[in-house]
Amino acid sequence: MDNSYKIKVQNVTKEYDLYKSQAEKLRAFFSLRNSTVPHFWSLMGISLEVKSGETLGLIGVNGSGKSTLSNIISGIIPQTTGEVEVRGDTSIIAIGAGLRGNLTGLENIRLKALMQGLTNPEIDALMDDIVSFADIGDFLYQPVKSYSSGMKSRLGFSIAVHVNPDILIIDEALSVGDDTFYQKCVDKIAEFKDEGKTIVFVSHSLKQIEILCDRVAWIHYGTLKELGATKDVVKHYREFTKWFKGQTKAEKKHFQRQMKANQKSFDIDAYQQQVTEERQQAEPNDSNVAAEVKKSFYGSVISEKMSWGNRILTLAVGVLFVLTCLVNVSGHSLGDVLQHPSNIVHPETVLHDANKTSAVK
Ligand SMILES: Nc1ncnc2c1ncn2[C@@H]1O[C@H](COP(=O)(O)OP(=O)(O)OP(=O)(O)O)[C@@H](O)[C@H]1O
Repeated sequence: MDNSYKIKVQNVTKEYDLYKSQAEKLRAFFSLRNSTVPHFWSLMGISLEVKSGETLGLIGVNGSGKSTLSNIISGIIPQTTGEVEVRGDTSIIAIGAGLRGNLTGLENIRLKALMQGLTNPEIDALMDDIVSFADIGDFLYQPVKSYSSGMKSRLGFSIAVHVNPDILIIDEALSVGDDTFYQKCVDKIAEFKDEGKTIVFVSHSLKQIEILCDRVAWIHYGTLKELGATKDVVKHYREFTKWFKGQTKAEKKHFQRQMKANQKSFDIDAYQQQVTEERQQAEPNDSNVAAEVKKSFYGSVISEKMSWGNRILTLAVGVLFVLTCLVNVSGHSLGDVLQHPSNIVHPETVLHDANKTSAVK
């Protein structure tokens, strides 16, 4: 087994259906025809590895797919295609990630730590450290929904770094804290690095990226534009942002529209074909390449879309449920409801019929 990496992401894509309303989503679910709802590919085939003990930075303009990728790595959302291998426990720190708004800070600490596999005595032993690092005073006893984003970030950061994960995923959590807290976080991250832990660090602050990251991945409108040494990738990214800022307003809009249009028209089958052909060229003697690529695309993916079999089953269960409710409410037998459904709507007819029957008797 190759032990050099902690995280491996291969040919990962993420597709979203852009429904305009819940009703449209429901219509598409039961529609026999192919849905005409537009699709958007937030990620269009990302492959990268994060080595053990490495800090990898993720940079890119707003909406480029950094959070989507870090959420897929953390297991918060599933990928549409591709393989994700994570060796070890991950702890994600995003502003408020995984915090329950109706629970207090204290309750959230216990819940998140339990979810991370800690026992109650272990949590009791850690509680003072978590509380003192978060430093949010009496807000600890208030529901998290009343917190500012800075407070959520403090609490989330404190929990995540104290539950001792192998892999830490930090998504923009440092951008909202004040200077003192920011420095405390940077020191804690440095401590993690010294302990040889693996970190994925998402940030718009190139300064933070330069200080903390060994390598950087530049995510550009759903694609991996560049992966390499921090100073090289940051330099190229700065050149891009400088070029972009130099464009007129209309040119900027045109560029962004073009990029988004590419993400809407992305063809997953063509991408799979391209990966297959590349592999076939690299390994001409392997006759199994097409099947292997297919497996690597769809083998480890839990489909978010229901198969037709499941849809029919769901519909049948739904109909049965409604019938059962009607039987209960109307007082008729199931056989009667099935034979004379109108009896439920016009109960007097049944009453009338029943009276007639007893009169004859
Ligand atoms: N649930 C969703 N439904 C539809 N589109 C989504 C959804 N979540 C994210 N997206 C789209 O996917 C793209 C990538 O979003 P993501 O949040 O990963 O970008 P980002 O690089 O983290 O952005 P930022 O720097 O602003 O945080 C965006 O265009 C976003 O609008």
